[in-house]
Amino acid sequence: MMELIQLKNITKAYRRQSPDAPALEDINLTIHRGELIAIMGPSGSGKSTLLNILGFMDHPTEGEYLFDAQPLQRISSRHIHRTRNQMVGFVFQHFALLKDYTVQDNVILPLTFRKGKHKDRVAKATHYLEKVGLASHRLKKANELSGGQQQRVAIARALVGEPELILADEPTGNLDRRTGEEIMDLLQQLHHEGRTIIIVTHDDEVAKRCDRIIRLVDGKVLTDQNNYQNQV
Ligand SMILES: Nc1ncnc2c1ncn2[C@@H]1O[C@H](COP(=O)(O)OP(=O)(O)OP(=O)(O)O)[C@@H](O)[C@H]1O
Repeated sequence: MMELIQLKNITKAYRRQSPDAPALEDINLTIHRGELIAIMGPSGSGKSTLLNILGFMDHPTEGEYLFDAQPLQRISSRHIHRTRNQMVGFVFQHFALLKDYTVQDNVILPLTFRKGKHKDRVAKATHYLEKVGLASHRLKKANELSGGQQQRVAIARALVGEPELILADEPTGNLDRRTGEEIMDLLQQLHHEGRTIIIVTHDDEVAKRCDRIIRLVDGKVLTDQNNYQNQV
């Protein structure tokens, strides 16, 4: 499998954090294209910090991050927003939609910083809304949808820029079990289509459906296991 990401000796210490107990300590990970990965661990173990670093939202204090074999340090901060916008799609626990915007306008949002005609953006948004089963809702306002539907809109928004990587922070955390399972069905389907997806979760049921489970404790990788159960 092709490597998408390499983390080499990544350490992250926040300001005012004791250097003896950083949020992440000497993390070494390789993430391949097409993997579906769960990141688990107790509260405070560094999951969000790791996700933020993977999504170029935060910089490590030490170590090297290679994305597509390119050291991230080489991307100047002027270009980091554009790079993030093109490379990474985010899905959050609280959906993070603009409530007064239509479903379609929420999905188009990541494309507004790119070249292209409005008509083409609408076509792309429609395509991804069809993928998540919400094309018929595209002119409704985001807050007129149920939680599960809103999360599907958020997934369409994460997909619309056709990023290399989807990062999801507790994507089912705010949903009832059945709706959460539907969101996992969708993420698994996207995985089968070849996308690279990393999910931070507390939920064993979510993790069971991933191919690989990385467990963090105190900012370190405790275990990093293939989930053979899930590989049929
Ligand atoms: N902005 C910050 N400034 C200082 N310390 C921080 C900051 N963000 C996180 N930390 C600390 O870094 C450590 C890791 O936090 P992180 O949020 O990554 O953990 P987590 O595993 O995502 O936790 P949770 O499951 O509760 O979301 C914790 O000790 C936390 O207190």
